Amino acid sequence: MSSTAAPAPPTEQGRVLLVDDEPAFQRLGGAFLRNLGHEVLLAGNAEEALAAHASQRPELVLLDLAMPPSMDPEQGLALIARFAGVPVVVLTGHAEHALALRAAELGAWDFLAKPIDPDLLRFVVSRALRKHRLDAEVIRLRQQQGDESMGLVGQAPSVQSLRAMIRRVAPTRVNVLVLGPTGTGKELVARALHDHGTQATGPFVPVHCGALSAELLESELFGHLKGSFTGAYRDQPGLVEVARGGTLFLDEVGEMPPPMQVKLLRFLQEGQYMPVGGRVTLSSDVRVVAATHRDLEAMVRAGEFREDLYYRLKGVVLRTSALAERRQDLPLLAARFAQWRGAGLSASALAWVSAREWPGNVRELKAVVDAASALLLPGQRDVDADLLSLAAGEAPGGSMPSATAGTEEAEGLLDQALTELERRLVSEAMQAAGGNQSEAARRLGVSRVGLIKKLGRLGLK
Ligand SMILES: Nc1ncnc2c1ncn2[C@@H]1O[C@H](COP(=O)(O)OP(=O)(O)OP(=O)(O)O)[C@@H](O)[C@H]1O
Repeated sequence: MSSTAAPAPPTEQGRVLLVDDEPAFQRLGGAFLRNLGHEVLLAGNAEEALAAHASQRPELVLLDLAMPPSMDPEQGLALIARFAGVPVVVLTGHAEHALALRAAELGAWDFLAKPIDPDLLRFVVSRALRKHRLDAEVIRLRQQQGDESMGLVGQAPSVQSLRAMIRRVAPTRVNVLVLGPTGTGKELVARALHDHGTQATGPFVPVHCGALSAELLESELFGHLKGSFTGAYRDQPGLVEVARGGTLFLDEVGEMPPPMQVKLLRFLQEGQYMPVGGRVTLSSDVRVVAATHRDLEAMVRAGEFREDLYYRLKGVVLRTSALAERRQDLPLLAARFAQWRGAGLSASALAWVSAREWPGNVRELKAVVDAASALLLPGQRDVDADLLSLAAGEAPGGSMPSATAGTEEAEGLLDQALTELERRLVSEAMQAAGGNQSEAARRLGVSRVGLIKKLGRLGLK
């Protein structure tokens, strides 16, 4: 490799792990990268590479796919997932496009064909380092926003204490079981645990345990070797491997077929598993968060779910609640979903939302508000009750006359919804102002005396 004379653009510098078995390439590539100001770590095989990754935390991996002892690029491909949270640039032979594409499918950030063009190498390395830093910065900012909603909108006491629990549990490695009715945000809780945990730079990998047969689920979770069943044309790493260094989210774990429950238990106890068709036990380090809307304890009593697995999963139990138990959050949730779609909600819309039952919980509410927002005509900004009932598949004004016809009941509901909104806005302003009433009044655009009256009326004193 030789450097060209073109003026070098400024490069992002960082700690780069170069994984290649050719001493000449290690020497030349290493020297070239060092000259650009990077710190270079060298590894000649998979074992050395993983050790360097674990102990020296590189910010970028340059990985040659064919390495000893097997020189089989499949082994190199399987390595990609093991550098969780770090961009991997794959080094391939000249005409190995198919391999490069597979590497990209498996999470490689980019690829370079050998012999390597030094300008391209400089550019790709700099860009990958920048990406890594931006990712880390996004995560840091997300974690820093301590009183941010963590994606979980709601001010009901149950939601507030859920957020507090997530903050406490996220930095630990304890297994978490999320219980609650369907559509109440269990997956959001799992994501929040991931985003606020130590494994946030690793992947978040959801698996729906009820959607697959026991055999397919086993192959999906633990991977399989080429030829282990009809259609297994190549080795396929399992999701426990893909999630290495991150979070494996087992959704609807109550639906997991019994034969898989035993295998999952082993993995949870020992961190070890055997791919389908494999003879060697592998290990992977992931945080496991499981969720279900079913009554797992009752399932244990009925012999439908293994008791030992249940106790393994429920390191800490977090519960999400049905909307029926936190109706005060309805206006806030609806307003936020509309806002995310660039829309507003009219007073009649807030009353409509507050008056209705939501058996499908937040998922149903979000779907209706999203659909109504999409139905807005150009120039129309606010979603109203008629649009919502249309989006919900009801005759406009038909099923909810009380919410739209201006009866006493509707006015009562409207007042209730508006009071809820006012309470939220005032308490958010007080919080943002650190309890300083003058500052909170300024933020709300009211006088200090006005604010004090509101605090009294809303019971926020
Ligand atoms: N508190 C919340 N704030 C904002 N969005 C929410 C909230 N709760 C749920 N959602 C939204 O509702 C939808 C359903 O949430 P999610 O998939 O997390 O529910 P779930 O409890 O895992 O459902 P299921 O049991 O059916 O898998 C998603 O679009 C999610 O973003």
